[in-house]
Amino acid sequence: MMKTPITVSVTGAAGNIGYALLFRIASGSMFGPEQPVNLRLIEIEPGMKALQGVIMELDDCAFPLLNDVVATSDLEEGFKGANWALLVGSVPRGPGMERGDLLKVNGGIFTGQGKAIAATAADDVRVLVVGNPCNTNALIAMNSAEGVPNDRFFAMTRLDENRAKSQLAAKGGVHNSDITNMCIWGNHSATQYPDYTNAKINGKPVTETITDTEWLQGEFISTVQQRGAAIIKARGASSAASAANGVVDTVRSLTNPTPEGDWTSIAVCSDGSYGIDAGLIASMPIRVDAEGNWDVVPGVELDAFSKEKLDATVQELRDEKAAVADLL
Ligand SMILES: NC(=O)c1ccc[n+]([C@@H]2O[C@H](COP(=O)([O-])OP(=O)(O)OC[C@H]3O[C@@H](n4cnc5c(N)ncnc54)[C@H](O)[C@@H]3O)[C@@H](O)[C@H]2O)c1
Ligand SMILES: O=C(O)C[C@H](O)C(=O)O
Repeated sequence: MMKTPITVSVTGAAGNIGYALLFRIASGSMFGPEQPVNLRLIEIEPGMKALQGVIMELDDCAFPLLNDVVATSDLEEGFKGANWALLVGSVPRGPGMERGDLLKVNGGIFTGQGKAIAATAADDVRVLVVGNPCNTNALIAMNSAEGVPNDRFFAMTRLDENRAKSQLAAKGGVHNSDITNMCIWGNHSATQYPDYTNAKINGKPVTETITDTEWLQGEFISTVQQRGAAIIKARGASSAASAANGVVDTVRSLTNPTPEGDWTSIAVCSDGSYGIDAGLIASMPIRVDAEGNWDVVPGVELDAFSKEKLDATVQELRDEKAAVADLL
């Protein structure tokens, strides 16, 4: 008998990330090869024509796992019965902008979406915010979604984690899959802290393979922090395929047990761990147990360098929160 389909709502479905993401959800990359999915695709009116084209292409793939597709501009219709709400729709930054510059443009989108999720999504809904600045947009959505527990809201820093692994692998002459325990702390922004001090290469401290501390504390961190801007400069548009891949990886990590001893980076609602103000949406090391419950990994040691970096990114999250106080 067919498994009950999982319902996934995706906002900004006709955008660049949407175009790279929907086909991976429908093909089984996100929930596995035996899990059917319903897609509820949300776009603003001007995006509806392009969305119809994307749906024609979804049809033309004849995906065995794709059970139903709905396209709508109505938020309550779009989030109806959603087990997962992937909030991608929003304006990307252009060259020379910081992601925080988008707060005024995008912040308001997330109040209405939070309310609609609370009104019509499934009881077990989980919400992953991708639209930038994603941490603070997630904060806005969470505060607008009355009745939905705070631990269901996430913002995406997995792309940063993957970028950091790729940089370390290249420098260390090892494969990406040899890198574990890579944590991105704080904000998905230029202040994020990719923590090389706790990351491992083949189970040993990174510093045993990469002895160039100046590179680790300098170029490595700034390359990861600035990678989004570098892609915008090179491509003329913000990352889309790698961002969609980050969404797939994040949902897979939240729905499968974390390999023993490892962790993944996800921005979650802080409970005060590591001195991060409770209630901020901040990235930290997360693990998921066999029942699908997530936790902040306790006891990760932060040296003076790491603490200073963490303080800076948390301060930026406080500032962003203050800037959207009227939406909270
Ligand atoms: N967290 C991350 O790692 C990460 C990575 C890459 C991009 N992003 C962000 O993701 C967002 C989307 O990027 P993109 O490249 O797909 O942009 P895009 O401009 O190609 O697509 C955005 C889509 O969202 C739609 N949209 C706008 N407002 C909407 C609303 N209120 N409801 C529903 N849909 C709406 C637009 O019509 C458009 O189709 C941007 O904010 C970008 O900065 C985040
Ligand atoms: O950098 C951007 O604005 C897009 C995205 O957040 C990224 O990290 O690639």
